[in-house]
Amino acid sequence: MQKKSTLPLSDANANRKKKELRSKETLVKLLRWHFGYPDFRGMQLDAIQSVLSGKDCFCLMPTGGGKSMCYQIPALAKTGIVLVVSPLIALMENQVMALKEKGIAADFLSSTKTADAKVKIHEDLDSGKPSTRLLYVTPELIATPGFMSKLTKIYTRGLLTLIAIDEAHCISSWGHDFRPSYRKLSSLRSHLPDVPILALTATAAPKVQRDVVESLRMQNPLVLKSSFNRPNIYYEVRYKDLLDDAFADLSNTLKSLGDVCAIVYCLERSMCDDLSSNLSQSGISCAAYHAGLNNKMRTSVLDDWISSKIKVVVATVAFGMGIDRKDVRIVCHFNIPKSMEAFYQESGRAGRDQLPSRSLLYYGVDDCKRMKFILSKSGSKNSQSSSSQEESSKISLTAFNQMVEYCEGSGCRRKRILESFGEQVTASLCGKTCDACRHANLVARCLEDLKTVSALCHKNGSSRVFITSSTSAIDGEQLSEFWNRGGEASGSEEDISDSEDGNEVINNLTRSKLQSRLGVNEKLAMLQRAEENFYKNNNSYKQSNKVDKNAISDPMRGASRQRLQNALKQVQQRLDNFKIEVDTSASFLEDECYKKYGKAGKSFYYSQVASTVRWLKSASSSELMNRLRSINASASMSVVSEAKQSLSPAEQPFKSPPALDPCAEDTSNEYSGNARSETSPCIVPMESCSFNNTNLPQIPSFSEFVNSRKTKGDQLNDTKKHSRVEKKMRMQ
Ligand SMILES: Nc1ncnc2c1ncn2[C@@H]1O[C@H](COP(=O)(O)OP(=O)(O)OP(=O)(O)O)[C@@H](O)[C@H]1O
Ligand SMILES: [Mg+2]
Repeated sequence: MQKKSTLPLSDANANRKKKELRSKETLVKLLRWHFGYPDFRGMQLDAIQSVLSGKDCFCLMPTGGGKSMCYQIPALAKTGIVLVVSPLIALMENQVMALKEKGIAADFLSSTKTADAKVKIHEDLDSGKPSTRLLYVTPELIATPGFMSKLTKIYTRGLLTLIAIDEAHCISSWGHDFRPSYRKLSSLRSHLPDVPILALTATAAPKVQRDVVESLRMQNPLVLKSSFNRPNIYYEVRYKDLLDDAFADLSNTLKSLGDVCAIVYCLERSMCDDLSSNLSQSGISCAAYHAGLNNKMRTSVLDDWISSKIKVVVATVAFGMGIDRKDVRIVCHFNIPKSMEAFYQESGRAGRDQLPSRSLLYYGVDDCKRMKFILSKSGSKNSQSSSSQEESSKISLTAFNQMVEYCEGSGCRRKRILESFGEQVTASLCGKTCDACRHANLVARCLEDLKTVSALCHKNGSSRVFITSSTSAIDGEQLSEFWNRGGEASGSEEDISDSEDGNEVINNLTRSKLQSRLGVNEKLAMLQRAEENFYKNNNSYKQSNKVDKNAISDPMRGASRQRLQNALKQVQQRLDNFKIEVDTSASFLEDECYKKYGKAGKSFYYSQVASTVRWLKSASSSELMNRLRSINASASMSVVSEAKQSLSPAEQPFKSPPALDPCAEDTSNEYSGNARSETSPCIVPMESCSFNNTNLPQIPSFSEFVNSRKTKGDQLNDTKKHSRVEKKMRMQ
């Protein structure tokens, strides 16, 4: 690291100097000198000038908008120290490392620092002229009397230039990343009255904004709000229920993009592990990241990803705030996020370098039901029941419905995102940079198909949610059961190393004192930490639970049979003269799915059932005959086809259309009943598109098809083995 000298500033008289410090010219010079950027972005300059003039500032900028610069430049423009409060140690470490590389004297204080390193920092702070320009700290440290008295000393010596509260929405329980420890920051104003406060967030909810300003006791702050539009991100939704194999689709999409940096978000840890193993097996360099991994493992995954050793991280939302990799080209959500805010933050991790990037969400009807269930339960009545808990549940569900609308509604996706943040825009703003604008007819057809699927599920009552636990329960199994279908708080106790939050939430939980104001995020965080605590103390339970949560129960199988029966009834209607023993055939097909994927877990099993239902929608009578032919002759089943088939099964292979191509224009007339057009994609090469044989549902009559599936099955078994071994290793 080479230390860069501070850019020499004019030394005219004091007043002129103060003005000059804030002049655009001087500040741009600093930006260029230290960071090499030609000019400020958006409202950066306004925020910087505001705090340099001593005025509080609330700065709302989208993810990747450049909020950090708003306190980094003031640290360079004025002598003294800028104190930065940050919620995560990883976030502090990243920023400090990046600043040090630029020769800027920055440091952080946290429990991860050695005693020696801490002593050195304190010595510098106590010295007559501290060299530290930016000091990053956790909110917990601020709350300790020792550190507050140190800050007060620095302040009385006139050396505290600015207090920047990064990710300021963490202070509000209405926000999606509430941290109880942030509440303690309200004492800053009383101890350090004249130091300007800069609150930075990308969370747009007005309630959160008010909460932040009030909690920090900001005085008449300059409120800066930037547009939330991320023009370089292409938004797309794919419908799991209309895809033959969502896993294959994801894998193909990632492969088609080449060796790019990506994030895949999942709801559950087990799904992260399974998906990551699968993607690795298909040659994608990736790793799982979630709060179930220990600190060391998470750090190592993060480091590997930051340093490009691995390209794809398959993560829960624990892979969260402050991930500053600029060149993430695609963020995939394999499960629907719990709110538009969460989605915006997560998808916003793509394209922070402003280059074209993608957000791809896989939407499944069952995922949606599951999330609704979780959110309704998390605010449900318990022994401490109160109307505000019901209200909290309602708020969560309302927030989630925006997300459902994003997936199930028609019209521009970008417009929906922006409108959910209160920005009124015309669809032309999008410029065909979402699937709904670029492939309007195709998306409309998908939505029509989705309605049919949803209606079927509804009619059959085939909800796949089997959670009975309530959030008030402290029984490990129930917590875990809930947790494994719930969201995760961003980060864990270990991330917030010297945090008291962990203890606080666990105590709250065990005392069953869920405060009425707590939102679903906090409750989820409580559950996460309580679960982790439970795991720490009970490894054998963990193992048995791992088995349970992947098990496919009889009711699940019954629901699948019901779904298949319905699909078969539709086949009967579609193929006029086709007679089929619906119950037996449904049982046969369900059994096939179970045999094939039963041991791999619910996700794979469901995917196979969905795939079979899709296949039934377009299968010809001869194809059906072939598939069902192997039902034992003794079974009371008859398949009689009177329909004339112009092609033999071998001549009429099933087609699963290729991945939707964001570049291609709409070709709705080529739509063939599935989610994707068959136009030649420009991003997704043909060889990796999902009509490749390897992605097709199992149809035993086609020998080539059988062979390809067999290969795939073998691969899957290997993957499962691999995944199991990995999990076992982690548990040991
Ligand atoms: N004026 C600028 N010109 C070009 N790039 C910039 C400018 N300001 C900041 N950046 C870069 O933009 C990227 C995102 O900045 P930063 O991490 O501060 O965003 P953020 O708003 O804090 O996002 P998040 O909400 O995700 O934390 C960084 O790599 C930063 O160096
Ligand atoms: Mg930031």
